[in-house]
Amino acid sequence: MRVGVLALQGAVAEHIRSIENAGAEGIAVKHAEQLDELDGLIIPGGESTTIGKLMRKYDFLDAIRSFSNQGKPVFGTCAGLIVMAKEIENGEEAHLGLMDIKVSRNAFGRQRESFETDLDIRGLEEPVRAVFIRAPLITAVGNNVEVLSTYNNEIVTAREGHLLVSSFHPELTDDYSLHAYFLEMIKTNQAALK
Ligand SMILES: NC(=O)CC[C@H](N)C(=O)O
Repeated sequence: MRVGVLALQGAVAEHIRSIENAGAEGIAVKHAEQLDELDGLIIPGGESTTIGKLMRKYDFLDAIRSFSNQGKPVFGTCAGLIVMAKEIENGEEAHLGLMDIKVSRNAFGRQRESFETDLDIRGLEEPVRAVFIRAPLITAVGNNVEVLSTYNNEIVTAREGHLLVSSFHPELTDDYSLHAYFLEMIKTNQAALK
């Protein structure tokens, strides 16, 4: 199984390490043509405005939309979540607009700019160590979106079919369970496509 990590800006090497520890091949994706060789794609955290600009510049927008339209799994973490959302609060224009969620950027405020916690995630047996850094929140979800975890009653992990998002950074710890969950989504997807 080959999983790409969009390598325009942000936490790329850390995601590749987590994918490999979860048991698949991790590939840094710098050109849209590389998507053809992948079974799944991770869009990392970083700065969503920057990632959005670079996706436009390097022709990733339509390429990633078509990757997703083929039913191939996409996982966005933190800024990656923001660029996958159909709606961004404060009137910012959506980037990929893949997932039926509304997000609020930097939603934890200055006092809680970054923190760690253990989160229960639906579908995972053990709580996951979650690192939040200037994290976004999901403030509304469409009918087909399943909420997988909340923190203080706010949505921080969600799934819509082959799309997965987390507000936090699962790649900054030695806990690979959310990456393993994503690999399972890819396997299920491959079985369904056969
Ligand atoms: N850790 C992150 O990815 C932060 C996201 C960043 N605050 C943004 O709005 O894009």
